[in-house]
Amino acid sequence: MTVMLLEFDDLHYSYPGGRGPVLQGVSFGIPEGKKCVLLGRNGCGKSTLFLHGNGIIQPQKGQVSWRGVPFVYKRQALQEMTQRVGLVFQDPEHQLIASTVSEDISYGLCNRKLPPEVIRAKVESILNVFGLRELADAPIHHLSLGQKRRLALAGVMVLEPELLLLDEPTAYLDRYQTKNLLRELDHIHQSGTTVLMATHDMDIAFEWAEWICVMDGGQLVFAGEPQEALEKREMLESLHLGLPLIAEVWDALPDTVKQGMEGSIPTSVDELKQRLAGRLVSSR
Ligand SMILES: Nc1ncnc2c1ncn2[C@@H]1O[C@H](COP(=O)(O)OP(=O)(O)OP(=O)(O)O)[C@@H](O)[C@H]1O
Repeated sequence: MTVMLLEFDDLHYSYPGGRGPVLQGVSFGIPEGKKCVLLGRNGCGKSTLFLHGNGIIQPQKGQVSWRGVPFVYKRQALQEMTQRVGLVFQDPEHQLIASTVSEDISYGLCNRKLPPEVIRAKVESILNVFGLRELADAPIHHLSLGQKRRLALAGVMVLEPELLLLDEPTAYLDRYQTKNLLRELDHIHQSGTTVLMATHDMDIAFEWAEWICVMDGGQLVFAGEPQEALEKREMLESLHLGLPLIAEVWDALPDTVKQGMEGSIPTSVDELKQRLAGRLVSSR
């Protein structure tokens, strides 16, 4: 049975002084152990939802639950939630607060009042995991955007959250850095952390995700497997999300090639390659 780690139930939220409701009854659960992606056009409320995910924002109506237990908006309980749910902001400048790389990583651990030797060991280990060893003493303002993103992620992962919420982590990264980041996210996932990433990059979404959620107008409009999402291409197009390149490549293949390849549209290049290879073998 699928366990939902974090559940949003009929959330409503308007920013004070804002231009109207942002979340308008959004409900969905994040399945434990899955690599999840949240899609939705600009301004549909993804970041606002994430801020509800560890209690930074309290909904004006509706409920957020962790493993079936509703959030309690009191200091101690919220501190526990920020430990369980790691949130990496879209802009690393909003996240990095100390003056050097090591200090920034140790910040959350110091807040937990862990013994200094434990903090030192955890910082050392995470510096190595995220390839930041060489930059340990570097001032944060000397880092590139990609390095800042990596540091923001390291600062959250050192706290060992059970769920990681990432707000457009690949925006402005080059292809090489994007690949590295996705590899890091795979390692994080393999080590037992559930991940939900908001992205506008449909190729990354369909290559990487095992579970896709789509928001529009402050509500959830779809949740399901990538294959199922691709079958709803009218919905993706009507929301101006577009299609991943793999779907367009599939469309462009002649029917004579598609015939004999079992199943519907592949969601990744690797899957397409395997199917093509299978077809070649069976046609010999
Ligand atoms: N602090 C704020 N005060 C007032 N309005 C805000 C605030 N933050 C966001 N909004 C508004 O709330 C709406 C939803 O914003 P949000 O950042 O949650 O959307 P998003 O789906 O993450 O967008 P994007 O894909 O562009 O990052 C937008 O109309 C935005 O202008």
